[in-house]
Amino acid sequence: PLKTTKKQWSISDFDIGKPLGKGKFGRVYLAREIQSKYIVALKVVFKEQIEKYRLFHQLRREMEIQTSLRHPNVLRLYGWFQDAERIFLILEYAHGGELYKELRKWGHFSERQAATYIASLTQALAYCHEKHVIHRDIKPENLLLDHEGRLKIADFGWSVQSRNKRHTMCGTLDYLAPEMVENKAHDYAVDNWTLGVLCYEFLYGGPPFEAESQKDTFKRIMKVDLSFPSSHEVSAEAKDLISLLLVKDSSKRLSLQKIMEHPWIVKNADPMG
Ligand SMILES: COc1ccc(C(=O)Nc2ccccc2)cc1NC(=O)CCSc1ncnc(N)c1Br
Repeated sequence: PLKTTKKQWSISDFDIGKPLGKGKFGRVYLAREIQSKYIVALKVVFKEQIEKYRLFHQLRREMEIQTSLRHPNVLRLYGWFQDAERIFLILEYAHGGELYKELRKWGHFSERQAATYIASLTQALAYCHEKHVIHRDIKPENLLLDHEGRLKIADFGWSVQSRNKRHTMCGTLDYLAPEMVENKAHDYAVDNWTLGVLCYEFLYGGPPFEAESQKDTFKRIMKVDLSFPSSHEVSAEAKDLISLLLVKDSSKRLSLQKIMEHPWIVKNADPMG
């Protein structure tokens, strides 16, 4: 991949291509590094955008953390550079695009495909947690696919280095754990809850606590109002795993290690991710 030990990058090192999407705080473009012809995704973040949110120090710390993250299911941040008004993130380009577009296309995933994605996510999160990074905003929009259809966690727009508990609200409610919705202190276990939400969404096509209004979604999350529509043929093991993750008491959620050992994952996940 991109030689990241290079001197200071600048925008003149890249040919900018089509827009790939709008991440948080900025636009993302397909780009090619001119010397190596290497294809990357270039994210442009406007400084006045993050100054407003006083995120500059967080962004710098993020960059240190993320340039050190190396995992097959975590989108690489090769490096970054800035000019007077913008910060540029040099990201791995995920050729398969956004996972949620696949989900919308198929309606829902097969149990093998869903289990493979959940296993990849679990391994990526275990790796991030080991590096004291909680993503906290894992939803289908932040999951990308590489050219082989392998899952990549991206857009760490809100990830934080967790040394202590955090109190920041972020993202749509659908994916938030009760302790986050209640704006209580939370820790790594929020990601375990989110894995349960995603597993449900991969198999049923929509998140478990969807409701007409945010208020109703809030109520359903707080009550853990979980039901499995009989309209979908979903195995008992899959429902068992989801029920072990969507647990209100964060200390009682299935650990990442136990997820990897769950019968539904062992039986259905493709070990090659
Ligand atoms: C490691 O990935 C990131 C790491 C950090 C940040 C970030 O914004 N940090 C940040 C920005 C401002 C303030 C504080 C943190 C963002 C990403 N990633 C992204 O934004 C994903 C861009 S979309 C895309 N990317 C590749 N291939 C595709 N096909 C697509 Br579509």
